[in-house]
Amino acid sequence: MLPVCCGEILKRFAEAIHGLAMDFAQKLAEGMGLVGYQFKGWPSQFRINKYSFTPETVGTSGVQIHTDSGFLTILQDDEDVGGLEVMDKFGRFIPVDPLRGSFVINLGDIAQAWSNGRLRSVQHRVQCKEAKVRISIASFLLGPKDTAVEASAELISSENPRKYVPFTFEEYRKLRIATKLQAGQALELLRVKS
Ligand SMILES: O=C(O)CCC(=O)C(=O)O
Ligand SMILES: [Fe+2]
Repeated sequence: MLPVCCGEILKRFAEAIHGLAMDFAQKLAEGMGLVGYQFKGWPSQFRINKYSFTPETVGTSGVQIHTDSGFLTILQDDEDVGGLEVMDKFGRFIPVDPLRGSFVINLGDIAQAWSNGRLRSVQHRVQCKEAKVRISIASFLLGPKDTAVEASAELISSENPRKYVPFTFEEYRKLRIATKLQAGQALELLRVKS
């Protein structure tokens, strides 16, 4: 149980990060020409990750390769202990070294479906580099609560037809769990068949 003051600080931090995520999402939508698009009611999930790395775990994965299932993630990474790696388009892992005073923002599978594939979710993992405790704080902007995720009409054309069938975040979450496909492959199961 956290002392009351820490709980209050975390609550305020989580609320502020959720606000930042909503703002970021709004700007993404505007940047893609979606006038008046609203992310109202989209929830965030807040998680603190603690990795108790030991000499024996050096060289192994703290978190296996995955994509985040939601729309976007704002990550306050450990400022001293590295380990986060993202995959580039050639399939190579690129380390994201700690940078004090900065957040890492990455897109998840919902962003890919919502944008009809114009935005891409990023595969990433956490490697154990040294025998230290590593802490990261992740805030996941998930997806619409009750309505389906589907690309807006502005993003669909004859050259760029709808790529994914509409689905709810909850359906997608369950699909990822049922199929154990954690690195974006579950989205392929929701592709519109041509
Ligand atoms: O701990 C990190 O740096 C990343 C954690 C992560 O990828 C996640 O929680 O989804
Ligand atoms: Fe992640």
